[in-house]
Amino acid sequence: MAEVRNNSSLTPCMKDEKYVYFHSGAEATYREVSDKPSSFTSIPTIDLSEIDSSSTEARKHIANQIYKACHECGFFYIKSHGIPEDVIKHTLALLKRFFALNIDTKMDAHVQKNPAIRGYEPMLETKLDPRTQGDIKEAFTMGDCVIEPEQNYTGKTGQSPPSHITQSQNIWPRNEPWWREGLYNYYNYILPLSMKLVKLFALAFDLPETAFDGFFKFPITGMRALYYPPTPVDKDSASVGLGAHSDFSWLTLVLQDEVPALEVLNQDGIWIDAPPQPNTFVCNVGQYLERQTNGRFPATVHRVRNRTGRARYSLPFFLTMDPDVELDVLDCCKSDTDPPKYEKINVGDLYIRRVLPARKKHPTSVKYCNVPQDKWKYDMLLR
Ligand SMILES: O=C(O)CCC(=O)C(=O)O
Ligand SMILES: [Fe+2]
Repeated sequence: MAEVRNNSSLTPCMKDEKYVYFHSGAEATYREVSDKPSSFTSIPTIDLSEIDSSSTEARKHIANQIYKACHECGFFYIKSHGIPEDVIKHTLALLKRFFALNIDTKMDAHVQKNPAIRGYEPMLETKLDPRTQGDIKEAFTMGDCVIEPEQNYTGKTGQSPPSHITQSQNIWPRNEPWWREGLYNYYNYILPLSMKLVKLFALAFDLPETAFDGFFKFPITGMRALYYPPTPVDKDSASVGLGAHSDFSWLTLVLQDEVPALEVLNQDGIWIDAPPQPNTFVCNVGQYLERQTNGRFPATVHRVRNRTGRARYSLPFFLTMDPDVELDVLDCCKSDTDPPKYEKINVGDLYIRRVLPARKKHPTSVKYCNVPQDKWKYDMLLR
């Protein structure tokens, strides 16, 4: 395993390639980069055509492949997942149309206007790697919301939305209804697919397939449309679309267009390409699943560098658990010889502790900057 260090032993100005910086939450982290023979050298592909099979054996066969991929790599592609090709095509076309809008229209839904840190982020708004000028991308994020009718809170939970939530957690540009409509069309395909995967993950641990369903009654989600403009091909290596990071989710499903740019860091510190494969999604383990499995499934570090000279679009969907879940290491992932590495933690509280420190200038962060982090509550993101 490559060495991992925190920022007390290295400084962000280290610019050689011996250590890679990655963003995993509040604290900057580095790990060694080597050119030794590596662990995984490509990302496995898992065929989901039997996902709805009535044969437990067929489903277990997929679950076993998921276990192996998550344990060894933390990343895998899924194919034959059931989301129609034309939905994928239309969604990618939608992203192009949105990012081509004029800047004022997009800024109408600027992330700083929204307490839940959703909405539009212009170029260089984030900087996951402090040694860079910032992330060379534009983004638009939406996610779970109990009161937007497209998400059918009452149908899913059998309850009315909590009365203290009176405004949407999302922000949408005015006069562009097709954007909301198009994103929701995709959202209502990708969320159910991710929930089918939740069942396979339970099966992967030889648990009943419904074992995790109670954690995902109305889960925290994030869907992030991304546009990475072409960057000069000869630009120095510090220029990134998205700096190295591990995902702050339970599971992520990424729709990418045909332009290769995603790179995944293997256990030996070597960057492995995750090139586009038509009609697949790239799935990766996030920090919540890493905690739940006691590190057996690593939240693998990855980054985006668009050196193709072409524009790239992608749409990650981040699935986390319900904010009120008390997340503990699975019994089957701990033993006397492998004691829990993580303490039990409230999902929503951990979420806000990861989200706010990455957005120091956002009005919600400014508002609560004098409140100690251990007093931060998920509800601070709601209104
Ligand atoms: O654009 C991509 O392919 C991946 C984006 C990503 O890693 C993220 O948003 O967390
Ligand atoms: Fe990511």
